[in-house]
Amino acid sequence: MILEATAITKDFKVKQKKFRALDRVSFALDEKEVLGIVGESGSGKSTLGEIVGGLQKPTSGSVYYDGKDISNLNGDDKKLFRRSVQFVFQSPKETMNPYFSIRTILAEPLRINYRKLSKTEIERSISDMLIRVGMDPKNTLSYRPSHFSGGQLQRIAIARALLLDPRILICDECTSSLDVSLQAQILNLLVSLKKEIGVSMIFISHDISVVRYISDRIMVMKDGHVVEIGESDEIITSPKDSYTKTLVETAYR
Ligand SMILES: Nc1ncnc2c1ncn2[C@@H]1O[C@H](COP(=O)(O)OP(=O)(O)OP(=O)(O)O)[C@@H](O)[C@H]1O
Repeated sequence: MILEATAITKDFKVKQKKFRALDRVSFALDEKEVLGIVGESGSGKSTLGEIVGGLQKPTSGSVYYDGKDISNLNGDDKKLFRRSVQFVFQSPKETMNPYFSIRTILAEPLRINYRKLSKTEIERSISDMLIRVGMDPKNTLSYRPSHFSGGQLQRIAIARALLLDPRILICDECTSSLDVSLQAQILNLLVSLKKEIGVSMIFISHDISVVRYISDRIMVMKDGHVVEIGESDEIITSPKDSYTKTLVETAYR
């Protein structure tokens, strides 16, 4: 087990009132496993992803990375955790500085995290990674984000995340803004990278058919609760909860 979340609760204050976005959510992620998290908008998927990835703090509950509570990590352990868990979000453009070239955007995290790397080594790493995600470095590195389509930018965002050699990749609706054929291309890319690199993934989407395509197990969420969790095929072919049944029927009707 690489990551474990135990009884994660998250409260937000909305108009002076407490709103519970997550209510005692627990799950574990195995090494090299892809766990899909599915549920309708507002069910708490993104909040959960950000909490287990250390971007938000839970109101109560704990997240363990390699058996260590992430809220107690300091110094080098904290840095290593931050590097080991990378995110790919829905809108890659929003996570890239529009004035920077892709070369700078990709080199920056490497420079910060691996101070000893030379310019040449960085250039080689980012070029190799671009090739891996299906982009031609020569036609990519000198351009700014606005030069690229959504699908191309998502490939670049995946390259940026993988350059840091993460053990966990959290993909939050990372194919949702793409049309169906591009969505399939990015999913196929993630599937092949998963086999090649063996990274664990948390794959968040509102679309259970997309989640099924990539996930070993699926966790279904509703109103901040876990409704059901199990092997992907089992969740799809014999869902136990009525909400899961509705999700499956709607997706495969
Ligand atoms: N910073 C915040 N302040 C107040 N409420 C929030 C905040 N962040 C999230 N919420 C609320 O928590 C609930 C869960 O949000 P979250 O974004 O995690 O859901 P989601 O399942 O990822 O949905 P979506 O796919 O629409 O993002 C929602 O009702 C949302 O409005």
